Amino acid sequence: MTEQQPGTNAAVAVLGGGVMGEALLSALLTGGWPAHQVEVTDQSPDRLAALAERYGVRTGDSNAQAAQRADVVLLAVKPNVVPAVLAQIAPQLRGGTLVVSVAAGVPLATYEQHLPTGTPVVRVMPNTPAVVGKGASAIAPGAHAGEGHLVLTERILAATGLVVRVAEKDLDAVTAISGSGPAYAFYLIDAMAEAGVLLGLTRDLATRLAVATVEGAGALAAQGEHPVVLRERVSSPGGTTVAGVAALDAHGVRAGVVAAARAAYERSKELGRS
Ligand SMILES: NC(=O)C1=CN([C@@H]2O[C@H](COP(=O)(O)OP(=O)(O)OC[C@H]3O[C@@H](n4cnc5c(N)ncnc54)[C@H](OP(=O)(O)O)[C@@H]3O)[C@@H](O)[C@H]2O)C=CC1
Ligand SMILES: O=C(O)[C@@H]1CCC=N1
Repeated sequence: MTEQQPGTNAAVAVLGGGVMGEALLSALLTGGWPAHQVEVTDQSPDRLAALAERYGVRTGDSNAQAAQRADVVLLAVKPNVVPAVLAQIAPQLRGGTLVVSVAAGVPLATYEQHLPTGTPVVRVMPNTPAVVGKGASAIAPGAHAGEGHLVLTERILAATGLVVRVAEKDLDAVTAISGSGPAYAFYLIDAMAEAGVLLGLTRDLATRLAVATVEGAGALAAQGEHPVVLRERVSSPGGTTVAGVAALDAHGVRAGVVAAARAAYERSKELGRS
């Protein structure tokens, strides 16, 4: 399969049925991929049983066997497990099998060194809102991945949300912003809810208000207006919002967000070196 055309239903093996493996598996099925064309592996029998019951897909503990049957191998194991899994699957791949990996940091060169010469590889950096179709993923092609492989990867991710193409050099920054970013947003939601409780609201009400506010702000920002303009529209002169935003600045929250992204970026680079 050198240039698989969109519209064909390739056999997909998801190796690693954890948080991201399940998110991608779920999105595949939501997007209409036939369950009989999807297989998932994991090392935990309990995990495999749960995934089989939930999604009706074939499960197993042999990465090698799953890879041998697949047109697309989707790696969703932790970065430090990637080399061992590549060693298991390399001898099994049929010519032209597309290898897609979501592992943070691990460079395309690592896959291309471990896999048979000419293997098409695509790196993906997805995020967890993929499970509700509101994810953001960036994809980057390896040396042997052509337009057809990128299109096939986009089809696999179609139900996850936004998918953009980037050069590999940008993936560490993408990881720091959209890959890890949902955690920053959940951190903000939790902090807002906690503040509401501090100010006398029930936890349930404070949490519902915080979630709806962040969701609404995201939806509004998605219409394309600059975030600064949107913030100014909330900020009546001499009112509550400017007082609140001034306190965010005084507490270094903007600098904290930048520092968080930089730390995640550096960690992504570090994962690529280990
Ligand atoms: N979570 C996220 O938001 C994102 C994660 N990613 C990437 O996705 C990958 C997976 O992360 P995540 O889903 O969070 O991690 P998880 O630990 O939830 O999932 C990894 C799964 O792989 C299993 N596993 C371990 N070794 C093997 C093996 N040899 N063969 C098959 N399965 C194995 C693990 O089992 P066990 O638990 O028993 O070890 C676990 O179930 C990582 O590379 C990460 O960088 C990328 C973007 C976002
Ligand atoms: O925390 C991690 O390493 C993974 C990659 C991006 C989000 N989760």
